[in-house]
Amino acid sequence: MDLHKEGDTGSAKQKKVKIVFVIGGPGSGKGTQCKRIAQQFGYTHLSVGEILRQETSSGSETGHMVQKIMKEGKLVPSDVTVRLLQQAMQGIDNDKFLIDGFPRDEENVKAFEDLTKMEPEFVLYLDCPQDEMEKRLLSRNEGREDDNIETIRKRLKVFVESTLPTIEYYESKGKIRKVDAGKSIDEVFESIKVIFSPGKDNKMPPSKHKCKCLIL
Ligand SMILES: Nc1ncnc2c1ncn2[C@@H]1O[C@H](COP(=O)(O)OP(=O)(O)OP(=O)(O)O)[C@@H](O)[C@H]1O
Ligand SMILES: Nc1ccn([C@@H]2O[C@H](COP(=O)(O)O)[C@@H](O)[C@H]2O)c(=O)n1
Ligand SMILES: [Mg+2]
Repeated sequence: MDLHKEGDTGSAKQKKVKIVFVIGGPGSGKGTQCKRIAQQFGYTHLSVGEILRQETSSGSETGHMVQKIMKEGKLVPSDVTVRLLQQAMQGIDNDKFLIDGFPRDEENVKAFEDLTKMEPEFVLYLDCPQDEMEKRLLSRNEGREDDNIETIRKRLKVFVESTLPTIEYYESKGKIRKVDAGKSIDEVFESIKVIFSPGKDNKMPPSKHKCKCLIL
């Protein structure tokens, strides 16, 4: 995928596309914070869950398959997810992308790297206690088919078993920027602003974070 944007002159001068992944458990506030980051820092916000939900309404065979998987709180195969994400990115004239809810497992990481030959600038990790995430999702009221206690518990389990290892992977590359997402929306955004503010040395040493989540 060519995600390098050419300059106005059409010369060989190319602008590097900046990608930030945003991960965290279900209900950690990814969508809420991404909206604010996009608005304040000029990123295009792409929610991978939202892209997949749009596919479910297309009536396609893939859409039916995706709907069934999402209803069960499982992960959609990476080739499908990355293809849809790639299509969404190609249609946008911006060089800064905030990719919400991606990657969810090591297969997502590999598919993205293989297809795009790109890496995220950094990975924003919203770290939130499990009971708080559960409480938020149960009162979200957006009519999502997967916001019921049974599916929420399955999504939390997928987060612990499949997504946390990707955090360790990016930690080993010094790319994790972790914030305490258990605080109020405004407080969380204050911590995030420091990370995104230009000129700040926001590099953090690899954290010693170990997940305290219980395997459900
Ligand atoms: N810091 C916060 N404190 C209290 N409520 C919050 C906070 N952040 C988000 N919420 C609320 O919690 C719910 C879930 O937030 P949001 O949709 O942003 O989470 P998410 O990480 O995108 O979840 P999912 O993975 O299910 O898409 C929403 O109703 C939102 O308004
Ligand atoms: N990389 C991804 C992202 C999402 N999914 C599926 O979508 C569901 C909802 O995602 P949200 O980010 O909106 O919570 C999620 O539970 C998965 O079923 C996925 O497979 N891969
Ligand atoms: Mg979301």
